[in-house]
Amino acid sequence: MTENFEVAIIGAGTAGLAALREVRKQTDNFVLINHGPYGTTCARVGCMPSKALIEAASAFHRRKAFAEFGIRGGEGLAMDIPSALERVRRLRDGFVAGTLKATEDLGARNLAGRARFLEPNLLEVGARRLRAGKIIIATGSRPIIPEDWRSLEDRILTSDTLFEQTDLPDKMAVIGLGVIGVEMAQALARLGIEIHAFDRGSWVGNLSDPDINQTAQDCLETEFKLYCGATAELSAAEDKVRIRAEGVDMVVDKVLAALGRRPNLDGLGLEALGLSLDGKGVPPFDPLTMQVADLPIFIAGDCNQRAPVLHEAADDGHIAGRNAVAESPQCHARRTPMAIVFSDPNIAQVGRRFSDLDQAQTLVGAVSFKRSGRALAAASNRGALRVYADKHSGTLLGAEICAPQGEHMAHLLALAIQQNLCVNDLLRLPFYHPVVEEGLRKALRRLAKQLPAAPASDLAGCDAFGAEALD
Ligand SMILES: Cc1cc2nc3c(=O)[nH]c(=O)nc-3n(C[C@H](O)[C@H](O)[C@H](O)COP(=O)(O)OP(=O)(O)OC[C@H]3O[C@@H](n4cnc5c(N)ncnc54)[C@H](O)[C@@H]3O)c2cc1C
Ligand SMILES: NC(=O)c1ccc[n+]([C@@H]2O[C@H](COP(=O)([O-])OP(=O)(O)OC[C@H]3O[C@@H](n4cnc5c(N)ncnc54)[C@H](O)[C@@H]3O)[C@@H](O)[C@H]2O)c1
Repeated sequence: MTENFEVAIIGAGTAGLAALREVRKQTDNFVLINHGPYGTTCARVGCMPSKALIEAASAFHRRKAFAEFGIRGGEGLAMDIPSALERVRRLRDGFVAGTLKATEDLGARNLAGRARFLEPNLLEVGARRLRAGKIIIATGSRPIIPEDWRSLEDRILTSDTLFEQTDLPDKMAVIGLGVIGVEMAQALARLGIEIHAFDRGSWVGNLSDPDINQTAQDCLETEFKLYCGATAELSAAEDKVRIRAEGVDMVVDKVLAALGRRPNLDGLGLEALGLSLDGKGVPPFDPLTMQVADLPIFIAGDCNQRAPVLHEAADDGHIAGRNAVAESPQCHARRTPMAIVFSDPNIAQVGRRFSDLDQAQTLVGAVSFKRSGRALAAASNRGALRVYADKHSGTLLGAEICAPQGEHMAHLLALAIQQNLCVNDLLRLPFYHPVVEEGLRKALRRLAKQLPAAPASDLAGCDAFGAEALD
Protein backbone atom coordinates (compact mmCIF):
# COMPACT_ATOMS: atom_id res chain seq x y z
CA MET A 1 0.00 0.00 0.00
CA THR A 2 1.28 3.47 -0.84
CA GLU A 3 1.11 6.15 1.87
CA ASN A 4 0.37 9.72 0.75
CA PHE A 5 1.93 12.92 2.07
CA GLU A 6 1.92 16.54 1.05
CA VAL A 7 5.67 16.88 1.69
CA ALA A 8 8.50 14.41 2.34
CA ILE A 9 11.84 15.69 3.68
CA ILE A 10 14.85 13.39 3.29
CA GLY A 11 17.51 14.18 5.90
CA ALA A 12 17.16 15.54 9.46
CA GLY A 13 20.25 17.78 9.43
CA THR A 14 20.36 21.57 9.53
CA ALA A 15 18.84 21.99 6.05
CA GLY A 16 16.16 19.33 6.60
CA LEU A 17 15.16 20.76 9.99
CA ALA A 18 15.03 24.32 8.60
CA ALA A 19 12.74 23.01 5.83
CA LEU A 20 10.64 21.15 8.41
CA ARG A 21 10.12 24.36 10.42
CA GLU A 22 8.61 26.05 7.34
CA VAL A 23 6.58 23.05 6.15
CA ARG A 24 4.98 22.59 9.61
CA LYS A 25 3.62 26.14 9.46
CA GLN A 26 1.39 25.09 6.53
CA THR A 27 0.59 21.39 6.90
CA ASP A 28 0.65 18.42 9.28
CA ASN A 29 0.70 15.99 6.39
CA PHE A 30 4.48 15.56 6.07
CA VAL A 31 7.09 12.92 6.76
CA LEU A 32 10.74 13.35 7.75
CA ILE A 33 12.98 10.47 6.68
CA ASN A 34 16.48 10.16 8.14
CA HIS A 35 19.09 7.51 7.49
CA GLY A 36 21.93 7.51 10.01
CA PRO A 37 22.45 9.25 13.33
CA TYR A 38 20.21 12.17 14.24
CA GLY A 39 21.68 15.33 15.75
CA THR A 40 23.01 17.13 12.62
CA THR A 41 26.55 17.10 11.24
CA CYS A 42 27.18 20.56 12.70
CA ALA A 43 26.44 19.55 16.30
CA ARG A 44 27.62 15.92 16.16
CA VAL A 45 30.86 15.94 14.18
CA GLY A 46 31.21 19.36 12.56
CA CYS A 47 31.20 23.02 13.58
CA MET A 48 30.63 22.57 17.29
CA PRO A 49 33.04 19.79 18.38
CA SER A 50 35.72 21.23 16.09
CA LYS A 51 35.38 24.67 17.65
CA ALA A 52 35.45 23.13 21.15
CA LEU A 53 38.75 21.39 20.32
CA ILE A 54 40.18 24.56 18.77
CA GLU A 55 39.38 26.52 21.95
CA ALA A 56 41.17 23.98 24.18
CA ALA A 57 44.19 23.96 21.88
CA SER A 58 44.31 27.77 21.67
CA ALA A 59 44.02 28.18 25.44
CA PHE A 60 47.08 25.91 25.88
CA HIS A 61 48.94 27.60 23.03
CA ARG A 62 48.55 30.98 24.70
CA ARG A 63 51.25 29.97 27.21
CA LYS A 64 53.76 30.65 24.45
CA ALA A 65 53.06 34.40 24.79
CA PHE A 66 53.26 34.36 28.60
CA ALA A 67 56.95 35.32 28.77
CA GLU A 68 56.24 38.32 26.50
CA PHE A 69 53.60 39.47 29.02
CA GLY A 70 55.94 38.88 31.97
CA ILE A 71 54.14 35.75 33.16
CA ARG A 72 56.52 33.07 34.42
CA GLY A 73 55.92 29.32 34.59
CA GLY A 74 54.22 28.78 31.22
CA GLU A 75 56.74 26.05 30.34
CA GLY A 76 55.51 24.00 33.32
CA LEU A 77 51.95 23.69 31.97
CA ALA A 78 50.83 20.37 30.47
CA MET A 79 48.02 19.37 28.15
CA ASP A 80 45.78 16.51 29.25
CA ILE A 81 44.48 15.44 25.83
CA PRO A 82 42.02 12.79 27.12
CA SER A 83 40.37 15.44 29.36
CA ALA A 84 40.26 17.94 26.51
CA LEU A 85 38.57 15.34 24.28
CA GLU A 86 36.14 14.44 27.05
CA ARG A 87 35.11 18.10 27.30
CA VAL A 88 34.62 18.21 23.51
CA ARG A 89 32.22 15.26 23.74
CA ARG A 90 30.43 16.65 26.80
CA LEU A 91 29.76 19.94 24.99
CA ARG A 92 28.93 18.05 21.80
CA ASP A 93 26.29 16.00 23.64
CA GLY A 94 24.63 19.20 24.83
CA PHE A 95 24.58 20.68 21.32
CA VAL A 96 23.17 17.44 19.89
CA ALA A 97 20.46 17.30 22.57
CA GLY A 98 19.38 20.79 21.51
CA THR A 99 18.92 19.72 17.89
CA LEU A 100 16.98 16.57 18.84
CA LYS A 101 14.22 18.76 20.31
CA ALA A 102 13.24 19.70 16.74
CA THR A 103 12.02 16.16 16.01
CA GLU A 104 10.90 14.86 19.42
CA ASP A 105 7.16 15.53 18.90
CA LEU A 106 6.92 14.11 15.35
CA GLY A 107 5.89 10.57 16.32
CA ALA A 108 5.19 8.40 13.26
CA ARG A 109 5.97 11.33 10.94
CA ASN A 110 9.65 10.81 11.82
CA LEU A 111 10.83 7.78 9.91
CA ALA A 112 14.30 6.24 10.37
CA GLY A 113 15.42 4.66 7.10
CA ARG A 114 17.12 5.17 3.76
CA ALA A 115 14.95 6.80 1.12
CA ARG A 116 15.18 5.96 -2.57
CA PHE A 117 13.34 7.54 -5.49
CA LEU A 118 11.22 5.20 -7.62
CA GLU A 119 9.55 8.09 -9.47
CA PRO A 120 9.78 11.88 -9.01
CA ASN A 121 6.90 11.73 -6.50
CA LEU A 122 7.40 8.23 -5.14
CA LEU A 123 9.89 7.07 -2.52
CA GLU A 124 10.77 3.67 -1.16
CA VAL A 125 11.91 3.42 2.49
CA GLY A 126 12.52 -0.21 3.43
CA ALA A 127 9.30 -2.06 2.62
CA ARG A 128 7.22 1.15 2.61
CA ARG A 129 6.19 3.25 -0.37
CA LEU A 130 5.58 6.94 0.21
CA ARG A 131 4.03 9.25 -2.37
CA ALA A 132 4.54 12.97 -1.73
CA GLY A 133 3.36 16.07 -3.58
CA LYS A 134 6.77 17.68 -2.93
CA ILE A 135 10.04 16.12 -1.88
CA ILE A 136 13.00 17.90 -0.28
CA ILE A 137 16.43 16.27 -0.53
CA ALA A 138 18.64 17.40 2.38
CA THR A 139 20.99 14.47 2.86
CA GLY A 140 24.25 16.33 3.59
CA SER A 141 27.71 15.02 2.74
CA ARG A 142 30.40 12.71 4.13
CA PRO A 143 34.21 12.77 4.27
CA ILE A 144 36.06 11.48 1.21
CA ILE A 145 38.40 8.55 1.92
CA PRO A 146 40.29 7.18 -1.10
CA GLU A 147 39.49 3.52 -1.68
CA ASP A 148 43.12 2.39 -1.28
CA TRP A 149 43.36 4.04 2.18
CA ARG A 150 40.54 1.91 3.59
CA SER A 151 42.87 -1.02 4.37
CA LEU A 152 44.61 1.27 6.88
CA GLU A 153 41.38 1.09 8.91
CA ASP A 154 41.44 3.06 12.17
CA ARG A 155 44.85 4.56 11.42
CA ILE A 156 42.89 6.92 9.13
CA LEU A 157 40.76 9.42 11.03
CA THR A 158 38.22 11.82 9.60
CA SER A 159 36.14 14.53 11.24
CA ASP A 160 33.57 11.76 11.84
CA THR A 161 35.96 9.84 14.12
CA LEU A 162 38.48 12.40 15.44
CA PHE A 163 36.33 13.64 18.32
CA GLU A 164 35.53 10.05 19.36
CA GLN A 165 39.19 9.35 20.18
CA THR A 166 39.93 8.97 23.89
CA ASP A 167 43.55 9.99 23.34
CA LEU A 168 45.73 11.08 20.44
CA PRO A 169 49.20 9.86 19.37
CA ASP A 170 52.47 11.81 19.32
CA LYS A 171 52.88 12.16 15.56
CA MET A 172 50.19 12.62 12.94
CA ALA A 173 49.74 13.69 9.33
CA VAL A 174 46.87 15.81 8.10
CA ILE A 175 46.13 15.36 4.41
CA GLY A 176 44.16 18.11 2.70
CA LEU A 177 44.62 21.74 3.75
CA GLY A 178 41.18 23.10 2.98
CA VAL A 179 39.02 24.28 5.83
CA ILE A 180 38.99 21.16 8.02
CA GLY A 181 42.67 20.43 7.38
CA VAL A 182 43.83 23.93 8.40
CA GLU A 183 41.58 24.14 11.48
CA MET A 184 42.43 20.68 12.76
CA ALA A 185 46.16 20.64 11.84
CA GLN A 186 46.67 23.81 13.87
CA ALA A 187 44.51 22.59 16.77
CA LEU A 188 46.29 19.22 16.92
CA ALA A 189 49.71 20.92 16.74
CA ARG A 190 48.67 23.27 19.56
CA LEU A 191 47.69 20.25 21.67
CA GLY A 192 51.36 19.21 21.41
CA ILE A 193 51.15 16.64 18.59
CA GLU A 194 53.87 16.69 15.91
CA ILE A 195 51.92 17.49 12.74
CA HIS A 196 52.94 17.09 9.10
CA ALA A 197 50.29 18.58 6.80
CA PHE A 198 50.03 17.88 3.06
CA ASP A 199 47.98 19.29 0.21
CA ARG A 200 48.35 18.34 -3.41
CA GLY A 201 47.51 21.94 -4.39
CA SER A 202 49.24 25.17 -3.42
CA TRP A 203 46.35 26.88 -1.62
CA VAL A 204 45.37 26.68 2.04
CA GLY A 205 41.97 27.36 3.64
CA ASN A 206 40.29 27.67 0.22
CA LEU A 207 41.93 31.07 -0.37
CA SER A 208 42.38 32.40 -3.90
CA ASP A 209 44.46 35.57 -3.33
CA PRO A 210 48.15 34.63 -3.70
CA ASP A 211 49.35 37.26 -1.17
CA ILE A 212 46.90 36.20 1.54
CA ASN A 213 47.59 32.55 0.79
CA GLN A 214 51.32 33.18 1.29
CA THR A 215 50.63 35.06 4.52
CA ALA A 216 48.47 32.19 5.78
CA GLN A 217 51.13 29.62 4.91
CA ASP A 218 53.83 31.70 6.64
CA CYS A 219 51.70 31.90 9.80
CA LEU A 220 50.74 28.20 9.85
CA GLU A 221 54.28 27.07 9.11
CA THR A 222 55.47 28.48 12.43
CA GLU A 223 53.35 25.81 14.16
CA PHE A 224 53.52 22.69 12.00
CA LYS A 225 55.25 21.38 8.90
CA LEU A 226 53.46 22.25 5.64
CA TYR A 227 53.97 20.36 2.39
CA CYS A 228 52.01 22.14 -0.37
CA GLY A 229 51.94 20.79 -3.90
CA ALA A 230 52.74 17.35 -2.48
CA THR A 231 50.60 14.33 -3.29
CA ALA A 232 51.02 11.92 -0.40
CA GLU A 233 51.07 8.14 -0.97
CA LEU A 234 50.06 6.12 2.08
CA SER A 235 50.93 2.55 3.03
CA ALA A 236 50.97 0.43 6.17
CA ALA A 237 54.13 0.36 8.33
CA GLU A 238 53.37 -2.23 11.04
CA ASP A 239 50.67 -0.54 13.12
CA LYS A 240 51.55 2.91 11.74
CA VAL A 241 51.34 4.69 8.38
CA ARG A 242 54.19 5.37 5.96
CA ILE A 243 53.84 8.60 3.97
CA ARG A 244 55.76 9.16 0.81
CA ALA A 245 55.62 12.38 -1.18
CA GLU A 246 58.18 14.28 -3.21
CA GLY A 247 61.27 14.43 -0.95
CA VAL A 248 59.36 12.97 2.00
CA ASP A 249 59.42 9.48 3.49
CA MET A 250 58.15 9.31 7.05
CA VAL A 251 56.11 7.18 9.42
CA VAL A 252 53.28 8.66 11.48
CA ASP A 253 50.95 7.10 14.06
CA LYS A 254 47.70 8.24 12.45
CA VAL A 255 46.44 10.32 9.54
CA LEU A 256 43.58 12.79 9.52
CA ALA A 257 41.99 12.72 6.05
CA ALA A 258 40.55 16.14 5.19
CA LEU A 259 40.25 15.79 1.43
CA GLY A 260 36.79 17.28 1.05
CA ARG A 261 33.27 15.89 1.40
CA ARG A 262 31.10 13.93 -1.03
CA PRO A 263 27.34 14.63 -1.29
CA ASN A 264 25.12 11.86 0.08
CA LEU A 265 23.25 11.46 -3.20
CA ASP A 266 24.46 8.03 -4.27
CA GLY A 267 21.92 5.32 -3.53
CA LEU A 268 19.05 7.84 -3.58
CA GLY A 269 17.86 6.57 -6.95
CA LEU A 270 18.20 10.00 -8.61
CA GLU A 271 18.39 8.23 -11.97
CA ALA A 272 14.61 7.81 -11.60
CA LEU A 273 14.31 11.60 -12.10
CA GLY A 274 15.48 11.37 -15.72
CA LEU A 275 17.99 14.23 -15.33
CA SER A 276 21.66 14.45 -16.17
CA LEU A 277 23.71 14.73 -12.98
CA ASP A 278 27.00 16.65 -12.63
CA GLY A 279 30.35 14.99 -11.80
CA LYS A 280 29.44 14.82 -8.10
CA GLY A 281 25.99 13.37 -8.79
CA VAL A 282 24.14 16.67 -8.16
CA PRO A 283 21.06 17.31 -10.32
CA PRO A 284 20.50 20.76 -11.90
CA PHE A 285 18.78 23.15 -9.47
CA ASP A 286 17.97 26.85 -9.08
CA PRO A 287 19.86 28.36 -6.09
CA LEU A 288 17.16 31.04 -5.71
CA THR A 289 14.27 28.56 -5.34
CA MET A 290 16.18 25.32 -4.58
CA GLN A 291 13.94 23.59 -7.13
CA VAL A 292 15.45 20.68 -9.05
CA ALA A 293 14.88 21.32 -12.78
CA ASP A 294 11.09 21.70 -13.17
CA LEU A 295 10.27 18.80 -10.85
CA PRO A 296 8.33 18.95 -7.55
CA ILE A 297 11.66 18.34 -5.85
CA PHE A 298 13.97 20.67 -3.91
CA ILE A 299 17.59 20.15 -2.87
CA ALA A 300 19.04 21.89 0.19
CA GLY A 301 22.27 22.02 2.19
CA ASP A 302 25.65 20.36 1.67
CA CYS A 303 24.23 17.73 -0.69
CA ASN A 304 23.84 20.40 -3.40
CA GLN A 305 27.51 21.46 -2.89
CA ARG A 306 26.73 25.15 -3.56
CA ALA A 307 28.06 26.62 -0.30
CA PRO A 308 28.71 23.89 2.25
CA VAL A 309 28.54 26.00 5.41
CA LEU A 310 25.99 26.04 8.16
CA HIS A 311 24.11 29.30 7.58
CA GLU A 312 23.77 28.55 3.86
CA ALA A 313 22.43 25.04 4.61
CA ALA A 314 19.86 26.62 6.96
CA ASP A 315 18.91 29.21 4.30
CA ASP A 316 18.63 26.52 1.61
CA GLY A 317 16.33 24.53 3.91
CA HIS A 318 14.22 27.60 4.67
CA ILE A 319 13.75 28.36 0.97
CA ALA A 320 13.08 24.71 0.06
CA GLY A 321 10.56 24.34 2.92
CA ARG A 322 8.68 27.51 1.99
CA ASN A 323 8.61 26.62 -1.68
CA ALA A 324 7.47 23.06 -1.01
CA VAL A 325 4.26 24.44 0.48
CA ALA A 326 3.88 27.44 -1.86
CA GLU A 327 1.57 27.47 -4.86
CA SER A 328 4.58 28.07 -7.07
CA PRO A 329 8.28 28.36 -6.15
CA GLN A 330 9.37 31.90 -5.19
CA CYS A 331 12.88 33.27 -5.76
CA HIS A 332 14.78 34.34 -2.64
CA ALA A 333 17.73 36.75 -2.67
CA ARG A 334 20.82 35.05 -1.27
CA ARG A 335 23.23 36.48 1.27
CA THR A 336 26.72 37.82 0.47
CA PRO A 337 29.07 34.82 0.39
CA MET A 338 31.23 34.49 3.49
CA ALA A 339 33.55 31.72 4.64
CA ILE A 340 35.60 31.72 7.82
CA VAL A 341 38.33 29.29 8.80
CA PHE A 342 38.71 29.32 12.60
CA SER A 343 42.47 29.18 12.53
CA ASP A 344 44.70 31.72 14.28
CA PRO A 345 44.96 34.17 12.59
CA ASN A 346 41.45 33.64 11.21
CA ILE A 347 41.32 33.03 7.48
CA ALA A 348 38.25 34.45 5.77
CA GLN A 349 36.76 35.22 2.41
CA VAL A 350 33.89 37.64 1.79
CA GLY A 351 31.97 38.60 -1.32
CA ARG A 352 33.64 37.69 -4.61
CA ARG A 353 36.72 35.51 -4.61
CA PHE A 354 39.89 37.25 -5.82
CA SER A 355 40.23 34.60 -8.53
CA ASP A 356 36.75 35.41 -9.88
CA LEU A 357 37.37 39.16 -10.27
CA ASP A 358 38.25 40.94 -13.49
CA GLN A 359 41.65 42.26 -12.36
CA ALA A 360 41.62 45.04 -14.97
CA GLN A 361 38.45 46.47 -13.39
CA THR A 362 39.44 45.95 -9.76
CA LEU A 363 41.36 48.02 -7.20
CA VAL A 364 43.03 46.42 -4.21
CA GLY A 365 43.69 47.90 -0.76
CA ALA A 366 46.09 45.85 1.34
CA VAL A 367 47.25 46.02 4.94
CA SER A 368 49.58 44.03 7.17
CA PHE A 369 48.72 43.53 10.85
CA LYS A 370 52.37 43.44 11.97
CA ARG A 371 52.14 47.01 13.27
CA SER A 372 48.47 47.06 14.31
CA GLY A 373 48.47 48.78 17.71
CA ARG A 374 45.83 46.54 19.26
CA ALA A 375 47.34 43.36 17.83
CA LEU A 376 50.78 44.42 19.15
CA ALA A 377 49.26 44.90 22.62
CA ALA A 378 47.77 41.40 22.42
CA ALA A 379 50.96 39.85 20.95
CA SER A 380 48.91 38.66 17.98
CA ASN A 381 50.37 41.04 15.38
CA ARG A 382 50.63 38.91 12.27
CA GLY A 383 48.54 38.47 9.15
CA ALA A 384 47.21 40.62 6.31
CA LEU A 385 44.02 41.62 4.57
CA ARG A 386 43.20 42.64 1.01
CA VAL A 387 39.96 44.40 0.08
CA TYR A 388 38.72 44.61 -3.50
CA ALA A 389 36.65 47.42 -5.02
CA ASP A 390 35.30 48.32 -8.42
CA LYS A 391 37.75 50.62 -10.19
CA HIS A 392 35.09 53.05 -11.44
CA SER A 393 32.45 53.23 -8.71
CA GLY A 394 34.50 52.25 -5.64
CA THR A 395 31.84 49.67 -4.76
CA LEU A 396 33.20 47.04 -2.39
CA LEU A 397 33.42 43.66 -4.10
CA GLY A 398 35.12 41.30 -1.69
CA ALA A 399 38.05 40.58 0.58
CA GLU A 400 40.41 37.82 1.56
CA ILE A 401 41.76 37.89 5.06
CA CYS A 402 44.31 36.17 7.27
CA ALA A 403 44.24 38.37 10.34
CA PRO A 404 43.71 38.46 14.10
CA GLN A 405 39.95 38.64 14.73
CA GLY A 406 39.46 38.32 10.98
CA GLU A 407 36.10 36.65 11.65
CA HIS A 408 34.70 39.98 12.87
CA MET A 409 36.15 42.05 10.02
CA ALA A 410 34.69 39.48 7.60
CA HIS A 411 31.24 40.13 9.07
CA LEU A 412 31.69 43.90 8.87
CA LEU A 413 32.72 43.65 5.22
CA ALA A 414 29.92 41.21 4.38
CA LEU A 415 27.45 43.68 5.81
CA ALA A 416 28.95 46.51 3.76
CA ILE A 417 29.02 44.48 0.54
CA GLN A 418 25.45 43.30 1.03
CA GLN A 419 24.40 46.95 1.42
CA ASN A 420 26.26 47.81 -1.81
CA LEU A 421 28.48 50.27 0.00
CA CYS A 422 31.45 52.02 -1.60
CA VAL A 423 34.89 52.49 -0.07
CA ASN A 424 34.06 56.04 1.07
CA ASP A 425 30.68 54.95 2.52
CA LEU A 426 32.51 52.56 4.80
CA LEU A 427 35.18 55.14 5.66
CA ARG A 428 32.41 57.48 6.79
CA LEU A 429 31.34 54.99 9.47
CA PRO A 430 32.90 55.08 12.97
CA PHE A 431 36.02 53.09 13.82
CA TYR A 432 36.90 52.97 17.52
CA HIS A 433 40.48 53.15 18.79
CA PRO A 434 42.40 50.91 19.37
CA VAL A 435 40.79 47.97 17.52
CA VAL A 436 42.08 45.64 14.80
CA GLU A 437 39.41 47.11 12.51
CA GLU A 438 41.71 50.13 12.19
CA GLY A 439 43.76 47.82 9.98
CA LEU A 440 40.73 47.37 7.75
CA ARG A 441 40.34 51.16 7.67
CA LYS A 442 43.95 51.49 6.55
CA ALA A 443 43.27 49.12 3.64
CA LEU A 444 40.16 51.14 2.76
CA ARG A 445 42.14 54.39 2.86
CA ARG A 446 44.64 52.86 0.47
CA LEU A 447 41.77 52.01 -1.84
CA ALA A 448 40.30 55.51 -1.48
CA LYS A 449 43.62 57.04 -2.62
CA GLN A 450 43.14 55.25 -5.95
CA LEU A 451 39.60 56.67 -6.36
CA PRO A 452 38.35 60.25 -6.94
CA ALA A 453 38.77 62.19 -3.65
CA ALA A 454 35.86 62.46 -1.17
CA PRO A 455 34.52 66.03 -0.56
CA ALA A 456 36.76 68.04 1.80
CA SER A 457 33.96 68.29 4.38
CA ASP A 458 33.62 64.53 4.44
CA LEU A 459 35.12 62.42 7.26
CA ALA A 460 35.75 59.66 4.71
CA GLY A 461 38.71 61.75 3.61
CA CYS A 462 40.48 61.70 7.04
CA ASP A 463 44.13 60.77 6.58
CA ALA A 464 46.23 58.41 8.67
CA PHE A 465 48.98 59.72 10.99
CA GLY A 466 51.07 56.60 10.46
CA ALA A 467 51.53 56.06 14.24
CA GLU A 468 49.77 53.17 16.00
CA ALA A 469 48.72 55.29 18.99
CA LEU A 470 47.23 58.02 16.82
CA ASP A 471 45.30 55.95 14.25
C1 LIG B 1 34.48 19.18 10.87
C2 LIG B 1 33.49 20.18 10.30
C3 LIG B 1 33.49 21.46 10.79
C4 LIG B 1 32.59 22.38 10.29
N1 LIG B 1 32.63 23.65 10.79
C5 LIG B 1 31.80 24.57 10.30
C6 LIG B 1 31.82 25.89 10.82
O1 LIG B 1 32.59 26.21 11.73
N2 LIG B 1 30.96 26.79 10.30
C7 LIG B 1 30.10 26.47 9.29
O2 LIG B 1 29.35 27.33 8.84
N3 LIG B 1 30.05 25.21 8.79
C8 LIG B 1 30.88 24.27 9.27
N4 LIG B 1 30.83 23.00 8.78
C9 LIG B 1 29.87 22.70 7.71
C10 LIG B 1 28.46 22.45 8.29
O3 LIG B 1 28.55 21.54 9.36
C11 LIG B 1 27.57 21.91 7.18
O4 LIG B 1 27.52 22.85 6.14
C12 LIG B 1 26.14 21.64 7.64
O5 LIG B 1 26.14 20.87 8.80
C13 LIG B 1 25.35 20.94 6.53
O6 LIG B 1 24.05 20.65 6.95
P1 LIG B 1 23.11 19.68 6.09
O7 LIG B 1 21.75 19.77 6.65
O8 LIG B 1 23.30 19.93 4.66
O9 LIG B 1 23.69 18.22 6.34
P2 LIG B 1 23.64 17.25 7.62
O10 LIG B 1 23.56 18.01 8.90
O11 LIG B 1 24.75 16.30 7.43
O12 LIG B 1 22.25 16.49 7.46
C14 LIG B 1 22.04 15.46 6.54
C15 LIG B 1 21.14 14.41 7.16
O13 LIG B 1 20.71 13.51 6.14
C16 LIG B 1 20.80 12.17 6.61
N5 LIG B 1 20.92 11.29 5.43
C17 LIG B 1 22.01 11.07 4.66
N6 LIG B 1 21.70 10.23 3.63
C18 LIG B 1 20.39 9.92 3.75
C19 LIG B 1 19.46 9.11 3.00
N7 LIG B 1 19.84 8.44 1.91
N8 LIG B 1 18.18 9.02 3.42
C20 LIG B 1 17.77 9.69 4.52
N9 LIG B 1 18.60 10.48 5.27
C21 LIG B 1 19.88 10.60 4.89
C22 LIG B 1 22.02 12.20 7.54
O14 LIG B 1 22.00 11.16 8.49
C23 LIG B 1 21.85 13.58 8.22
O15 LIG B 1 21.04 13.50 9.36
C24 LIG B 1 31.67 22.03 9.28
C25 LIG B 1 31.65 20.71 8.80
C26 LIG B 1 32.55 19.79 9.30
C27 LIG B 1 32.53 18.39 8.80
N1 LIG C 1 34.84 26.99 9.46
C1 LIG C 1 34.00 26.46 8.57
O1 LIG C 1 33.11 27.10 8.04
C2 LIG C 1 34.16 25.03 8.20
C3 LIG C 1 34.97 24.20 8.95
C4 LIG C 1 35.13 22.89 8.53
C5 LIG C 1 34.47 22.43 7.40
N2 LIG C 1 33.69 23.26 6.70
C6 LIG C 1 33.04 22.79 5.46
O2 LIG C 1 33.35 21.44 5.22
C7 LIG C 1 33.71 21.27 3.87
C8 LIG C 1 34.73 20.18 3.75
O3 LIG C 1 35.98 20.59 4.29
P1 LIG C 1 37.33 19.94 3.80
O4 LIG C 1 38.44 20.70 4.45
O5 LIG C 1 37.27 18.46 3.97
O6 LIG C 1 37.31 20.17 2.23
P2 LIG C 1 37.89 21.35 1.33
O7 LIG C 1 37.28 21.19 0.01
O8 LIG C 1 37.80 22.65 2.02
O9 LIG C 1 39.46 21.02 1.22
C9 LIG C 1 39.96 19.82 0.72
C10 LIG C 1 41.44 19.99 0.46
O10 LIG C 1 41.99 18.71 0.24
C11 LIG C 1 42.90 18.77 -0.84
N3 LIG C 1 42.99 17.42 -1.40
C12 LIG C 1 42.01 16.71 -2.00
N4 LIG C 1 42.46 15.48 -2.33
C13 LIG C 1 43.75 15.42 -1.92
C14 LIG C 1 44.74 14.40 -1.93
N5 LIG C 1 44.52 13.21 -2.46
N6 LIG C 1 45.96 14.68 -1.41
C15 LIG C 1 46.20 15.88 -0.85
N7 LIG C 1 45.28 16.88 -0.79
C16 LIG C 1 44.08 16.64 -1.31
C17 LIG C 1 42.34 19.83 -1.78
O11 LIG C 1 43.35 20.39 -2.56
C18 LIG C 1 41.75 20.83 -0.77
O12 LIG C 1 42.68 21.83 -0.42
C19 LIG C 1 34.23 22.62 3.39
O13 LIG C 1 33.81 22.83 2.07
C20 LIG C 1 33.63 23.60 4.32
O14 LIG C 1 32.63 24.35 3.68
C21 LIG C 1 33.52 24.55 7.07
